Amino acid sequence: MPLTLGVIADDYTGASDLANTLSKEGVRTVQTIGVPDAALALPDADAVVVSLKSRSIPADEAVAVSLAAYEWLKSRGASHILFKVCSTFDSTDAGNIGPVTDALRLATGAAIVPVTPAFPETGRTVYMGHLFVGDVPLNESPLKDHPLNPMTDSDLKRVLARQSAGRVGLVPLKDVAAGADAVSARLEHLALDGRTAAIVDAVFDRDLEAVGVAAAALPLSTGASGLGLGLARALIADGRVLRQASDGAALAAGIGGYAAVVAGSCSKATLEQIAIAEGQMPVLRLSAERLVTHPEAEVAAALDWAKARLASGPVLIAASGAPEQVAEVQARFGRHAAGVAIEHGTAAISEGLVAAGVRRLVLAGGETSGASVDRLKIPAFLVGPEIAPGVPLLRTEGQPGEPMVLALKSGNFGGPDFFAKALAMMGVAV
Ligand SMILES: Nc1ncnc2c1ncn2[C@@H]1O[C@H](COP(=O)(O)OP(=O)(O)O)[C@@H](O)[C@H]1O
Ligand SMILES: O=C(O)[C@@H](O)C(=O)COP(=O)(O)O
Repeated sequence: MPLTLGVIADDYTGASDLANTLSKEGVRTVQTIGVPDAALALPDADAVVVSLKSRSIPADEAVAVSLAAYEWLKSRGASHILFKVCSTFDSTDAGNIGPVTDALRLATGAAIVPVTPAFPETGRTVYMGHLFVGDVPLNESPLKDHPLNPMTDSDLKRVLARQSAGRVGLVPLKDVAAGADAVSARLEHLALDGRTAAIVDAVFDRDLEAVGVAAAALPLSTGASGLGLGLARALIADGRVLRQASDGAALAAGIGGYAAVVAGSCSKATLEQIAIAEGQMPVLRLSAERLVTHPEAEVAAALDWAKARLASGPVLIAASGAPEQVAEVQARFGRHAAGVAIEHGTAAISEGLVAAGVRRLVLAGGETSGASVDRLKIPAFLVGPEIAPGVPLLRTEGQPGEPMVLALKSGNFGGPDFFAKALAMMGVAV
């Protein structure tokens, strides 16, 4: 059966967030890691979310891999493509949201692309083109201290224009509140005026329903889980997708083995979750400096520490540091080099944990998850029940050997007790 919705996600946690939203709305969804190779047999699905690790790589590489994902999705019959970006619009002036949206626009033949990272359930709203995170503008939120892409401007029209070849317009809330026809009319007007992308305001889910109807009539849109919700509801309402209840509850059944958490996110939410976990399970804080200078020794020491404890219950291993610690490491080794070296270290730890018998694994951080999932050579996931908004339980699919259950937590997502909750849903008591 041909696909209806094809999603190209710029990181793995973001992909699982979007897959969670689609599946909750009743869209049969599979998440693949990278562009699937021809041999991978996938279950029937109405939506495939291709997870890329393209958020923080050079823009030309992000464009190339996104176009490859597009070609694959098109060959499977996808009638709408959603480019999934972060609800906090994580990017820099060099990209990659603008360059990838531009390239997909040309490939799909779209005149204009609606763009909105709104995700009201997690407090991301867009008004007059400005992104709010909770009750503050993006540039006053913890995202101003992000290790890889500090967000210092809440005006997404400006942010996107700086990284796009085309001109950027706005679909204001008054049009969105007037409904899908008004959104479509505004997009058409902006396209005639030479705009190639438009930031779309949205504050409530009902706004995203209107945006979803307008977007579903176009070949391409760019956004986060809120837009996923709008598209899912629109595709079900117009009969392109038959709503199906997911049987996710059975997803983790029968998967035993040791359990662990590996964290590389330095977000405020993750730092708080690690602090809470210290009262619930053994926690090892890695030295970020040693992960850069002596990676093999730091990884080996962490694995020795974990192996001595895994039989007694879950363990948590974290590279994560507070903003001043991150700044110190970056000043010494460079932002990119430090990030990549630390991701390699946490990925090697994930690999060592699985080799030691871990089958239930929680990963915290988008880049961190990407590096670990790649190292574990997982080709695809089935999407299970929601642990917290934006974070589902996942079961590996298409991998030889025993399946595993994972959670890929976006740095910003989850309540303070997230790790214990995720482990409990995997059948692990803390
Ligand atoms: N102590 C640290 N100092 C500097 N960088 C770090 C530290 N710990 C982790 N990192 C890096 O910070 C980045 C966090 O990004 P990511 O994993 O995407 O988290 P998030 O989901 O919060 O954005 C990764 O590149 C990771 O390797
Ligand atoms: O849209 C979101 O906020 C998330 O789905 C997302 O993209 C997560 O990115 P990280 O915070 O880098 O995990």
